Amino acid sequence: MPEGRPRPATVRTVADLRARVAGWRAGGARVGLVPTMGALHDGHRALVEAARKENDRVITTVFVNPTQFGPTEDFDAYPADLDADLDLLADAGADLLFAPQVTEVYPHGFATEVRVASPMVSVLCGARRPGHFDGVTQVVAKLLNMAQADRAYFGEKDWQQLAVVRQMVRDLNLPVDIRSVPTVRAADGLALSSRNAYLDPAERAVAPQLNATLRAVAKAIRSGTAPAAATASGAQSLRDAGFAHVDYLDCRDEITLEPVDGVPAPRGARLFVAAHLGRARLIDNWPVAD
Ligand SMILES: Nc1ncnc2c1ncn2[C@@H]1O[C@H](COP(=O)(O)OP(=O)(O)OP(=O)(O)O)[C@@H](O)[C@H]1O
Ligand SMILES: CC(C)(CO)[C@@H](O)C(=O)[O-]
Ligand code: BAL
Repeated sequence: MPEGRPRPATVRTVADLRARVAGWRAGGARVGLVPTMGALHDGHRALVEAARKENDRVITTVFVNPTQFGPTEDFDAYPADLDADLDLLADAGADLLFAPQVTEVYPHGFATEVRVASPMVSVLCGARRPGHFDGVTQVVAKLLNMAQADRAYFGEKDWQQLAVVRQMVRDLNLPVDIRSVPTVRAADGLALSSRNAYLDPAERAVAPQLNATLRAVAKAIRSGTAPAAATASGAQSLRDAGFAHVDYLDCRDEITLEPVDGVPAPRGARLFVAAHLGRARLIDNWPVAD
């Protein structure tokens, strides 16, 4: 265990979470929330540290939300190590871990859906993972209501998720400020991700090609190649490098997530990729502009 800071307390129920937050608020504290699915890494650490800077108290949630996984996805195999998570959270300065059971979040009789009714949820990862963002908005709405934090922190690695969550919070007037944190990468450019644990050493050596390809495609677009041609060529490079399947490599508007094309690429153009390498499905995104 890291020296210096104690491990955060763990609460398992909404009642206990609310009691802690009420105590903090009574003392005038500002509260930051960092929702995660556990198996924490330095990307999560950056979210906790950002929350630490802007708030008096930080709550991290670890909950592998079943409703955002498809029937053939890795819900049952999702990496978990709560002990290591607590060490990282202590070191990063979190005050409280909320780690509820599935029945606490979805008790018997639970029947409410929370869905952003926009094409934003059915493109990119939404097209490959039908219903995924409905599960994300359902659980994020619940976590925000449970914790009643002032600010909630999300990573830019999951850019589409961030856009969808912002839309939901705006539409429902949820009283929370959504804060984004830049993607934390390994030295070779690979975005840190819990699912990187699925990569064997040979796959791990290929994985940085995902980010390298996005950078190369962005450069080609800046040099005058049309986005559609540059992304098609990038997808082929990924297949050549050993990615078994490229779900998408698209150039889209960074806010609306609508496709963009044309030379020069419009302002706010961003590249989005998801591709399979061994057992892992990796995602990344990158701005076209320098
Ligand atoms: N490399 C990273 N940099 C910044 N934020 C990140 C990074 N990886 C994950 N996050 C953010 O951490 C939060 C929790 O994500 P999650 O627990 O699903 O981790 P993950 O590593 O993205 O897992 P997975 O491998 O399942 O995608 C999300 O807001 C996510 O965007
Ligand atoms: C936001 C989130 C914790 C909701 O389950 C999850 O989608 C994630 O970890 O990015
Ligand atoms: N980090 C996004 C959560 C998921 O893949 O389900």
